[in-house]
Amino acid sequence: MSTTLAIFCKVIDNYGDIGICWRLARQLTAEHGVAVTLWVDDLASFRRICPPVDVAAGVQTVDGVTVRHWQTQDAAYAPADIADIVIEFFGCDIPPAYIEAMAACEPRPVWLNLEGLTAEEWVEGCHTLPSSHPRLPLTKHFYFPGFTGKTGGLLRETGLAIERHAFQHDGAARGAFLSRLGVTQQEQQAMLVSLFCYPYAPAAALMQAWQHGAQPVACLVPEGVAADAVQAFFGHPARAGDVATRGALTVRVLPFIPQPDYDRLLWACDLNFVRGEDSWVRAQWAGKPFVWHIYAQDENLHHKKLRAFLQRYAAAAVDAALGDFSLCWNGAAAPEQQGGWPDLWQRLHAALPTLAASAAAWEQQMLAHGDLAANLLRFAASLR
Ligand SMILES: Cc1cn([C@H]2C[C@H](O)[C@@H](COP(=O)(O)OP(=O)(O)O[C@H]3O[C@@H](C)[C@H](O)[C@@H](O)[C@H]3O)O2)c(=O)[nH]c1=O
Repeated sequence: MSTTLAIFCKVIDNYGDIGICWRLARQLTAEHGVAVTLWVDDLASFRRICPPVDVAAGVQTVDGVTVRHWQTQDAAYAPADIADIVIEFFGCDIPPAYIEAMAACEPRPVWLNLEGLTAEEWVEGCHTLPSSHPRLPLTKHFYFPGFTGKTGGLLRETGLAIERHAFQHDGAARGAFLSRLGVTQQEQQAMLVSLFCYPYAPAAALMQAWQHGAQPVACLVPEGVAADAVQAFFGHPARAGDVATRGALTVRVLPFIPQPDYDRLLWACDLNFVRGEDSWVRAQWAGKPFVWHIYAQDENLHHKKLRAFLQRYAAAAVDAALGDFSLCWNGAAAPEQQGGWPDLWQRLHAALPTLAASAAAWEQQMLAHGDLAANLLRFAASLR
């Protein structure tokens, strides 16, 4: 009988929470033969990254994963309902009766709290730490993704390198994919940039720099992203399919695309702007230069996290251009003190070939730590 595993996912906002849980669920099912149940409280957000999801279904099977709409904390559970491995994503509170039923199981399930990704050093000390339940005979372990061998590593499918390599070495496949998104031949031949960021990114200033720059840039932006900057560029609110050119810059608004297509978009572009957690990791697997817009936290805690990542990544990339650009993009440095956006862009643009080469080196370095799904299963097995 295959191992059973439950993932509890509460969508706090946006798409990263379900994006990560869905990716993990699919991989555990497809590559490890685990029988996964994904409990998720927001099917509408799920459907945006995975169109086959039926938002009205209490239970459904998608890509071999049992998806359950997690609607209440008050449902009843018996030990027979409990999975061998229970993952709560990001400390979401799983239903009290589920926890009681976990305690009644023999043997008791492995209970993991899967945490968010950060490059800070402290995660190495907290990764796999146990926490005893105050009342029940249960222990929960913290599990941290990360960038070193003392963490759980990063989510990455086994077949990803082959799939990406085939796509990136097949000009016709790239062309057909981009054409399907409406991207014209002319745009495909420009410097192709994907733009995914939070609303507070200085996207309008960057677009100005692109518009007045020497290099033709085609910027592909999902509908609703950088909405103010895109509206200012178009002169009206823009919808999927809208396209406009001013100076050297063409902006094309894309629909929100399914998760596997988003990967292909990252593979197809020359430079990717990504955000949050999941798209950030996917950009690291695209073999292309990228700029990360980090999710903002109180007291600028995110600037510390950004610097911790840049210290690892941009040090490997041996280029200050990415570091300076990233700090300004995230409001952690003043663009005026770096010569302004045209200068920041010129420097980043000049560094792109070096950054593309170091993206491959970084990927190899990360691969040495194994992948999060396999590492997590190995750790769970060591506890049973
Ligand atoms: C643009 C786009 C993204 N996606 C997917 C890729 C990712 O799985 C997902 C986006 O997730 P992220 O990149 O993580 O960014 P995000 O900002 O959407 O998500 C998260 O950021 C985390 C740091 C927070 O903890 C979360 O609460 C959440 O805000 O959406 C598509 O499937 N199609 C698309 O067209």
